[in-house]
Amino acid sequence: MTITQDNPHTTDLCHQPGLTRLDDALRIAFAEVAVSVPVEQRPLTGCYGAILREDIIARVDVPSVDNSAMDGYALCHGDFQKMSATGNVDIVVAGVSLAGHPFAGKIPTGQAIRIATGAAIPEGADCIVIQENVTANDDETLITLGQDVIAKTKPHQHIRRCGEDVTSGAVVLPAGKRLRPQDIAVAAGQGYQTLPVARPVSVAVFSTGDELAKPGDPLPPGGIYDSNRFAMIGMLRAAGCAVTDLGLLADDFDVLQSALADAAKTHDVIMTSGGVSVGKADLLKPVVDTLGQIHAWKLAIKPGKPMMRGRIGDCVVIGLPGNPVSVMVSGLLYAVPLLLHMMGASDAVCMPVRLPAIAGFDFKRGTGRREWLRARLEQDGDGNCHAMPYHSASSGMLSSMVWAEGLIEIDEDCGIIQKGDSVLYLPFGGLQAF
Ligand SMILES: Nc1nc2c(c(=O)[nH]1)N[C@H]1C(S)=C(S)[C@@H](COP(=O)(O)OP(=O)(O)OC[C@H]3O[C@@H](n4cnc5c(N)ncnc54)[C@H](O)[C@@H]3O)O[C@H]1N2
Ligand code: MOO
Repeated sequence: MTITQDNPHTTDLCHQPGLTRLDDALRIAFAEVAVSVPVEQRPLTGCYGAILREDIIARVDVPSVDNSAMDGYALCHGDFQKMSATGNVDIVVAGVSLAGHPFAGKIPTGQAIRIATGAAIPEGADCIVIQENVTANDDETLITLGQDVIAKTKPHQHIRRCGEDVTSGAVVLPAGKRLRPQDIAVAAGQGYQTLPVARPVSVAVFSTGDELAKPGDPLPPGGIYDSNRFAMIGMLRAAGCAVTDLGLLADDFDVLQSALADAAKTHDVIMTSGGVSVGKADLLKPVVDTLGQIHAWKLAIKPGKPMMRGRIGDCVVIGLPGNPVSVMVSGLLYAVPLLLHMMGASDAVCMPVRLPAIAGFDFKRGTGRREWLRARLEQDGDGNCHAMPYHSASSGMLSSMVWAEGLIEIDEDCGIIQKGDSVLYLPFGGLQAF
């Protein structure tokens, strides 16, 4: 497969010095931008997707007592092993232990207790025989164990030990985690009603460009509908940010200056698309330079190179490039990790999942930038996963992101990839903003 570039007839001019590698850019950004949003105690059902800000310590053992993993009969292994010498064994059922209603007292020697899943193991019992493996009389006061069942029964079988899941005093959820349903369920299992999580970072979102029209408005000749704002808002919401949609801004210095100055007063972050390259109408940099400071511009990444980070007062400004794939790639791999960092996410949480896959393509172009190809995995007959790139690497082709299910990552220093080589694949599901 041949992957076409934006313009295959031109030489790529991006081996320029002055581009910062992504890893360095993120390291610098994490050092320069503080974990700034405050902690709030939030009820559990409001915590899905939030960043946990303190370690959560187990308050109770889970299970709180030894209990049964199956419905059946609790017995003392040694008792019926002795009795089985003569063949099948009849055992008297001395009582019942149900979840929430334990059997009070000790099992009489040589007898059994009817037991339900989750019920406490009665004193004197050390194994459970499931009800399918015994014959019981009608009122379940007597059971018969066959010799084959007795031979297979082991001490401690089907018993869940006190504290084997969670031990009181242990850290069940570490600070910096992004909370998933199972994390919140574990906190509930420990009796927590609220959790200390980050207040969502507030992000004001603008698209910039004179060519842009709002979906629903008539499209002027040569105009295009604004799609980037919808990609940005979706990624930000999925990453757990509180988003204010501030619409479209014209390529006009005064318009941009006034809108950014206002938004900076009431938001932690401003995110924009477009106007960060070197063209005449690319005014975002001079505007941020006038209102505040520019801290980073131009990354050694493809797509997304002209990405800009700056500050207006206390507000962080992230200027993403206008090309629709660039806005998403630089958003997913630079902006979202930085926003998660601001909310106190651990470094591991901020980073995408990178999986090894087999290259299903040849690639011969070292740009000196880290590059992502829009991709899908295809399985061969032996179950091996081959990463297949989209036929075009153009950053203007948004439909490629609809086709794709992930990204192939090509290292800055990589020159040639041949079919069958190992490559890294970033499934969209392993990015925090999908
Ligand atoms: N001489 C150079 N030209 C360009 C360079 C360069 O290094 N030297 N870099 C190129 C790269 S790479 C990118 S990416 C773009 C980014 O430029 P801008 O951030 O200034 O973006 P715009 O020029 O405003 O727009 C680029 C492209 O994207 C379309 N666009 C913009 N906003 C939206 C939107 N909200 N929804 C949909 N599409 C949008 C816009 O119409 C343009 O086609 O610069 C290269 N140029
Ligand atoms: O290729 Mo540019 O790097 O983002 O479109």
